[in-house]
Amino acid sequence: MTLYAENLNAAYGKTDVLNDVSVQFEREKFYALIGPNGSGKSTLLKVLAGLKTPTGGTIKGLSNVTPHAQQIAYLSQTRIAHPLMTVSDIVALGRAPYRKPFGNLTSHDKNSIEMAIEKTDLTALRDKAYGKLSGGQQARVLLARALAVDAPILLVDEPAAALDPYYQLTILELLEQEALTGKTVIAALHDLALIQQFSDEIVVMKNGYIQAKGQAETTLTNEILASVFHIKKTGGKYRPV
Ligand SMILES: Nc1ncnc2c1ncn2[C@@H]1O[C@H](COP(=O)(O)OP(=O)(O)OP(=O)(O)O)[C@@H](O)[C@H]1O
Repeated sequence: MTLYAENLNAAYGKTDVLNDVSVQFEREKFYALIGPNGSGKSTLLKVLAGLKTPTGGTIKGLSNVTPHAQQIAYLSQTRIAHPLMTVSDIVALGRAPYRKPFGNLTSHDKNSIEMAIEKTDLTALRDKAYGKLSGGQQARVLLARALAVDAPILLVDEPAAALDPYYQLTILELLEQEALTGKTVIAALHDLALIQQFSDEIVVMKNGYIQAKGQAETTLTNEILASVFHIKKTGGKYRPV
């Protein structure tokens, strides 16, 4: 599913944080959304997910007949869930957009839940209480909840934060795979090496604007790195400027 943002604006109180953001995200692609802290990545994801109302602009590409929550899955940067719920019960919450009030899980729901648990390597932890997991394990549970939605658009806010190197690679490989199956995957990320290794395209944000969009060769140039992040790459190493 191609998602179009046209002239999106958003604010917190009187402070504008998204400024005329126009950007297109295509299916079967894994987009890395990058930018300094506070540049508007999470806000853009929240607006695209329908969790924050824009002050202007439009989002196009979604179906009018399918519920919004079935079309877009969203992983928040804040990893909050009930500490007494088990891993599998939290992952099952991903099926909420499909369930009738007091309805039981269907075999399709159960299948999506199992797939999400398997993909995030949580089988051994499935009956554990969320509050008893490590930060990295909790991050995987909430990603599994988003995967269980089985939505054509997956928006994930710092999915690799708090993960050890093995799981960083596993999760980014998984997101890459989700895109290959036809999904539109947009992930706010910070690790430039991982971004170059896994993403199809990079969207660079600065002060609520889209500064650049394209492949690493055109978006991670020293000119853009210096103006957006105040860093540059010399001799194969990133350094502050
Ligand atoms: N709930 C809020 N209330 C008020 N201001 C907010 C709120 N959330 C974010 N902001 C402000 O909006 C701006 C954009 O924040 P946002 O979280 O979108 O940035 P980000 O690029 O995701 O940053 P980070 O890399 O630190 O996660 C920042 O200046 C931030 O202080």
